Amino acid sequence: MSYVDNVIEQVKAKNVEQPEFIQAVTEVLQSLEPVIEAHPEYEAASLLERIVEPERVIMFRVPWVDDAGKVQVNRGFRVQFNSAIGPYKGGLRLHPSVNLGIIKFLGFEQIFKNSLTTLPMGGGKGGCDFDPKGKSDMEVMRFCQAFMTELARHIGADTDVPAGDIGTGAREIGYMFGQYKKIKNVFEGVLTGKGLSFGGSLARTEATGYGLVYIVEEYLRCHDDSFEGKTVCVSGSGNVAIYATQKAQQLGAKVVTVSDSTGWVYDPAGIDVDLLKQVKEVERARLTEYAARREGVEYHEGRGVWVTPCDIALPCATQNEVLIDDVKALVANGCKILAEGANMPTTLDATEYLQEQGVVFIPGKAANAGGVATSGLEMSQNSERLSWTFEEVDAKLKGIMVSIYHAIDDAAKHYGHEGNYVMGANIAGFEKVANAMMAQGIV
Ligand SMILES: NC(=O)C1=CN([C@@H]2O[C@H](COP(=O)(O)OP(=O)(O)OC[C@H]3O[C@@H](n4cnc5c(N)ncnc54)[C@H](O)[C@@H]3O)[C@@H](O)[C@H]2O)C=CC1
Ligand SMILES: O=C(O)CCC(=O)C(=O)O
Repeated sequence: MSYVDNVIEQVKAKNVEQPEFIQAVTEVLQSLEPVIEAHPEYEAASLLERIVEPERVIMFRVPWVDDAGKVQVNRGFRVQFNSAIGPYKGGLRLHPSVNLGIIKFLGFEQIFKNSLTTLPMGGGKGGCDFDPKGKSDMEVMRFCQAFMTELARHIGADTDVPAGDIGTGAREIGYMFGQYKKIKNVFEGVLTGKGLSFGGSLARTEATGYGLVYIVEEYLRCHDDSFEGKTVCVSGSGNVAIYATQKAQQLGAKVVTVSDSTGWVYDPAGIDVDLLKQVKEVERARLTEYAARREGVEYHEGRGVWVTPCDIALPCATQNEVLIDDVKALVANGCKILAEGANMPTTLDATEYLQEQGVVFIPGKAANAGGVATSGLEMSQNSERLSWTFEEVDAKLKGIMVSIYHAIDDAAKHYGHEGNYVMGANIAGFEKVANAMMAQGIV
């Protein structure tokens, strides 16, 4: 058995109840085979055994009081996965499905994603099984304060800098920042995605979705093509989906679908981004509201976005939302590119099928890195106590996405797998972290 397969088996045995973590580790480690073969010193230093084990896992009780005066108890997590190249960095997910395995998969992916951005950020992720849906503003505030009361002792601007993810947007970050400041009596860039009046960066809200479109745009540009006239399917209707839709349409594409956890819409005229923002960002309502207010829109219950014919698919909702039957439908309908806005939205068998069929597949750790990259830019602005203009941040974001595309393309070519961006992203992300870990000794 190869060194890589041996480590994968160990991970499976030690983490039996964490299928998403096993899935993420399997995908990354399998694609590192050629690098591991070229560097026997990695095996001698048990580098892979170390990289799959978080440096620290924090799991904690989050008690808070709901509007009826009842005490609620949730389970909070912060996984500080790897600090070889910088302070832990990664979002906080608030969703009832959150468990240790999901946070570990996200934290593991974050290590390589953050490395790809070229900025000095280690990998971490956190969250809680709290469901913000249907909660009043005061309930959300009390929950965020309770969550931060414990988290505050583990994070800091030079230690670990959390941010948003599913269920954690500007409102939640604001409440958490307020509580951190109250407890620590220090005003510092301990979170990113902050409001603009207290250290947030312009363009952070748009960054993940815009970055996703910028990396696809660069692929298209290098192949004498563009977004102009393309039909795009997007899933999700949250932060990533909204701004991917906006940028793709600014570049001349038509985005015909978005979805949420209960259904999806087909809008043949192209998604009305202002209406989508009103429904999702302002009213926090269902997509049925979008469909009810616009002519010619079809609303469908359940999942089903991927049966819609498109040139480009951008899954932007959640993990394992693109299954084998979905990619068969996408390929049959002529889809040529799938780029992941969400983290690990495509299952392993669906990814393999797309690659076999010659569909360009850009994995999340490259394609959605624009969010954390812009968080890195927010940290830089906080450190120098300055704010850059929207144009400045957006230009830097675009430059980073272009450089990520070329890094993953070059790495895939270098190891003889041209066009395999899963391999390219994993290898390019891994190399810098591996070098740093080797240089820092057995820690
Ligand atoms: N916000 C960010 O900066 C970044 C987010 N991501 C990833 O992008 C994805 C979306 O995150 P955000 O847009 O920030 O979250 P969000 O909370 O703003 O939106 C999430 C969207 O996904 C949908 N969704 C959630 N669970 C679902 C399910 N089980 N089935 C169908 N739809 C579901 C929600 O209805 C919502 O439309 C996640 O995978 C997240 O980890 C990745 C990089 C950065
Ligand atoms: O901006 C950040 O630090 C978090 C981004 C994130 O959670 C992600 O890339 O999945």
